Amino acid sequence: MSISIETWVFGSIASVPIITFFFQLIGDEKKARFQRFWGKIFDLWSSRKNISIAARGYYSKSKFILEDVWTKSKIDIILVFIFVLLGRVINFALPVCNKIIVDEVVQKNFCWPLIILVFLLKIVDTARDQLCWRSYWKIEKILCKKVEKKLFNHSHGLKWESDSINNHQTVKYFAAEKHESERYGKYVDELKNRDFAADVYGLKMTFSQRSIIDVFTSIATLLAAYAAFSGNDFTAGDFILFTTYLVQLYNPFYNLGYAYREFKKALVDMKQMFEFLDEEVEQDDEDAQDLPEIQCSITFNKVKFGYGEEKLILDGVDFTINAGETVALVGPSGSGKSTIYRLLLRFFEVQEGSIEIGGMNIRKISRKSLRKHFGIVSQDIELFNDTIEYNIRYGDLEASQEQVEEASKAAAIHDFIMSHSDGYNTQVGQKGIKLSGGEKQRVSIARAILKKPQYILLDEATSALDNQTEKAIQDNLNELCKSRTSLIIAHRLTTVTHVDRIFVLEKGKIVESGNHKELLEMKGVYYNMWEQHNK
Ligand SMILES: Nc1ncnc2c1ncn2[C@@H]1O[C@H](COP(=O)(O)OP(=O)(O)OP(=O)(O)O)[C@@H](O)[C@H]1O
Repeated sequence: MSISIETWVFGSIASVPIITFFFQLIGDEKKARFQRFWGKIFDLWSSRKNISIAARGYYSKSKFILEDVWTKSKIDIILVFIFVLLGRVINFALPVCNKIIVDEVVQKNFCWPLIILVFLLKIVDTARDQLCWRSYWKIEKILCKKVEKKLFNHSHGLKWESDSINNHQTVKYFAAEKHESERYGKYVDELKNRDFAADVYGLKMTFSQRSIIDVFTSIATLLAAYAAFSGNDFTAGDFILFTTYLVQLYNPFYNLGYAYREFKKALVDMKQMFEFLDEEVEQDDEDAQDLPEIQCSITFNKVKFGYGEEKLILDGVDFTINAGETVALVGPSGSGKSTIYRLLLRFFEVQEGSIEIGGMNIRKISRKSLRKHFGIVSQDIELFNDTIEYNIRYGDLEASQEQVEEASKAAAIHDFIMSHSDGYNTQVGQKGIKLSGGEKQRVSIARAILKKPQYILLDEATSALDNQTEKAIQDNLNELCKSRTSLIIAHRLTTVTHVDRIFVLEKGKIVESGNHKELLEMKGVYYNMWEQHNK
């Protein structure tokens, strides 16, 4: 019986879908037993629907990224396809050349041009491979940059509650390193166990797939060898051609288990990425406007607000700060003073009532323009792990060196900076850990001064300073507030006796207002606070 080379090649190609189809026909029970035995080799097939639904969902979500990547790297994408195609052509041609060389050599013919052709094909293939990776990495760079930027920007748009807390200092204060290490150890164990189980499962699957492939390629090789041996048209060159194609054909199947695992892992990563991207971000109304560049009044109209459902923190807060006026807000701890500035900057939205700037509801003002016009010095100061200069310059990235130094002098931090050998290039450490509380506060005051905002919010701005330093910068702070609409949140009543008006917040309401003298004369809540303060 004479079997042509084409029959062998096409027979081998056809065997893969035929075998797959055959196992789909056998009964469920047998299939289940087979699956257990061969490490769920059909997992890919049976979960194809879920995978394709997930993949389609992720495709539609990431379409905007893919479209952008296509626009920016069209040429490289086309080049990758061309290079891959060229690779396939060379892969097809090389075994044919080898077959001819073997047949010619067997016949004692010196076929040097063909050998040189094989050499040239290999050189072209190597160059093709290099260029293909080059284009691929260019696409990958654009894709990763786009995704990473998207995630980074998204994390900045997240609402206030997604904040992360860095507790490493607390762990040290309570000498709880051992406890934390054990807790972390348990978590790592759990993770590693899961990883191990997944790896074992993957190994089983790869083993089953490779075993099947090895059996089929061995049988096919055996039959081809027999065909050559039995003296029909099957030459030594045909045999080499057939076995090379067989290896090339089965190679992708050989790595199917690995590819499948990687694909599933990529789907899990994508799921996590899209869950993160689905988290609610701050969104302005479509008709949101920019805050006008002129000084305006700030009005709270019967504002009600609570962080949760159960408790109202602000229960109908009503006040107006006139344009250019400096007002202080005082009240017991936890009465909601900082909440007022968080609402004013739209980190949270009021539940009832409204906040207006110059008669415009702040819901209709874009958050970016709103925050741009406020200079804030708060009790929780966040500094970047960079130089002092970078942290001050953050108030105005375009500011000149002189302007940075002027702002530092006004915040009484210039001399301290110059006492370091690195001067303005001194590193502040993680979250400004190398600076004292008071120094951090002065850096943030310099930053606010440099910003030259229309409105000022000071939330316990000098709480971490000693009396002497506080006096040194108090005049500058007063100067900063003087020409601007300003709200000062204060614990120490002595720091706000000079302001135009003081509002007293208690139990969610403004219970008293007036200047320092007027409030003392009322002999009410403020008077009692003042008495308490001066004891
Ligand atoms: N993000 C939040 N989620 C839930 N409750 C919060 C949140 N922030 C503050 N609170 C609660 O709201 C109330 C008011 O807090 P706020 O920080 O406005 O008070 P405060 O008057 O500025 O206090 P202090 O003078 O101590 O700084 C407190 O009872 C506080 O526990």
